[in-house]
Amino acid sequence: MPFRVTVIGTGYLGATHAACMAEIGHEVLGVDVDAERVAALQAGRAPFYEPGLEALLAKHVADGRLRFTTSYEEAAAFGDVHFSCVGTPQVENGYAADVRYVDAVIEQLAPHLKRPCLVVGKSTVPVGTASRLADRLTELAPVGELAELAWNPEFLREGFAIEDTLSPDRLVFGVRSDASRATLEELYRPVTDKGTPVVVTDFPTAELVKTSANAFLATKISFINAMAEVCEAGGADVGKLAEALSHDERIGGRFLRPGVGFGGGCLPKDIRAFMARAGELGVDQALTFLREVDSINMRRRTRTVELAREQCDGQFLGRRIAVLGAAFKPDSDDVRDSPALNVAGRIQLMGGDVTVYDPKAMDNARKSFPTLGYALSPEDALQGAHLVLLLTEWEEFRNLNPERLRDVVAVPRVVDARGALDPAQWRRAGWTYRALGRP
Ligand SMILES: NC(=O)c1ccc[n+]([C@@H]2O[C@H](COP(=O)([O-])OP(=O)(O)OC[C@H]3O[C@@H](n4cnc5c(N)ncnc54)[C@H](O)[C@@H]3O)[C@@H](O)[C@H]2O)c1
Ligand SMILES: O=c1ccn([C@@H]2O[C@H](COP(=O)(O)OP(=O)(O)O[C@H]3O[C@H](CO)[C@@H](O)[C@H](O)[C@H]3O)[C@@H](O)[C@H]2O)c(=O)[nH]1
Repeated sequence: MPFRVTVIGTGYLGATHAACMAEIGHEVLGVDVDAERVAALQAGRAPFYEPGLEALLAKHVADGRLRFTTSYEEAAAFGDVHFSCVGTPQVENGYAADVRYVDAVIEQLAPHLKRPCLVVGKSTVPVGTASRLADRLTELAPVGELAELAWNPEFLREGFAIEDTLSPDRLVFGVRSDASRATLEELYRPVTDKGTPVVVTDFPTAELVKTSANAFLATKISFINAMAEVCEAGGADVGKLAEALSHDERIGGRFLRPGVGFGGGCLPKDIRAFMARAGELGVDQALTFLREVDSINMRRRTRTVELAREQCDGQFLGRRIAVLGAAFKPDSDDVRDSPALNVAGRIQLMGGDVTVYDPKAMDNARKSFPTLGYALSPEDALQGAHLVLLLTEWEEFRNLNPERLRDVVAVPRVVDARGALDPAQWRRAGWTYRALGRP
């Protein structure tokens, strides 16, 4: 049975969720406080780059299953189920999550709720948030307890957001009643019919599944990057080491790619918020290892800058550096806490003449780092460069032709901070090739 669904907050998570809810048959109203974003979405345009998203948005705006608004009153009148997908960034002066936007959703929506409905939190929040929001919802909604809350964290990866939403590894339903559980089961039926497992649990466990999943993923990346540090000191090859580890099924090869480390709008801020919350709960010792995970990750950025400087004969002044990649990962235009831009910015501060190229993230990069140089193509960025630095492993960069590019640069030297290029191919073409953690 199709539901009338609202999706509040139409960023990376919400815009995808709204389009996918329409795709599985529901009638969807997306809600955002950003009127420009709402207008773009209503015209079928994605406000950011995500493979396949724009086509899905356009399809369901055109068939009338998907609309957008800035009005909470309209949302409350429309929805049987309201998904809350607003941001939970890191606070400005600390590690904790800023939950003001998830609070604002309840404050703005609840007073308009005049009929029974389910409000479903999807944002990543500190454990204990859902209970607090549930109390506030009952207090503010004219229908009182007939407006229920559930917590249904989201595990999508940018670049694979649609696939991850329509065919997730699992669904987690944090609920307080059989009725909420039944609503979520019915709503997600087209997804679970394809075999997706569902874990039904309480609010705090649902919240913690999300933060612990991201903590585990960050730990796995920092583990291999710690091995890269040791490999560098011991003359070993972290690429081969990771390959060999990955054949052990207990370890597995996913999230074991060494390089400049993790960034983005999720892993860095989520492990910090997790530590902050553990501190508030008096169990900070349980998560002190995440401090090390964070430090290893940040040290990779520093090591990349050092390796680049070594390759520039010890100084950046008077050197042109071509930076390939600005997004925090390929197939995304997201530059939030991007290792690529962090490294590029640091090299510029140390005197380097830096030119950046990214296939999709140029606009966002320019907004965050307006003083860096930007090029219109990889060849353009490489003109007269003393060093090429690969920081985001876009397919376009893997396919570059080192033979042809040799004549474009001033000195054929490349630092591959994602281990994405074929060293033999680049060396054969006359380049000095260096990668993190590899001889
Ligand atoms: N980005 C991801 O891949 C991803 C994946 C899983 C979970 N999450 C979690 O989902 C949440 C959202 O992340 P995001 O990356 O989509 O954030 P985002 O910053 O891209 O989007 C947030 C959106 O909410 C809107 N908004 C802010 N206040 C609002 C309000 N009061 N009412 C309506 N709209 C409002 C903003 O205008 C913006 O469009 C976070 O908790 C994040 O940790 C993100
Ligand atoms: O082996 C690896 C895998 C990833 N990364 C880096 O880690 C970061 C995060 O990558 P990824 O996790 O693929 O992207 P996100 O879109 O940030 O997704 C994470 O964060 C989301 C928001 O919480 C969760 O929903 C996802 O499950 C979780 O993977 C990026 O900078 C990657 O370059 C590595 O360095 N090595």
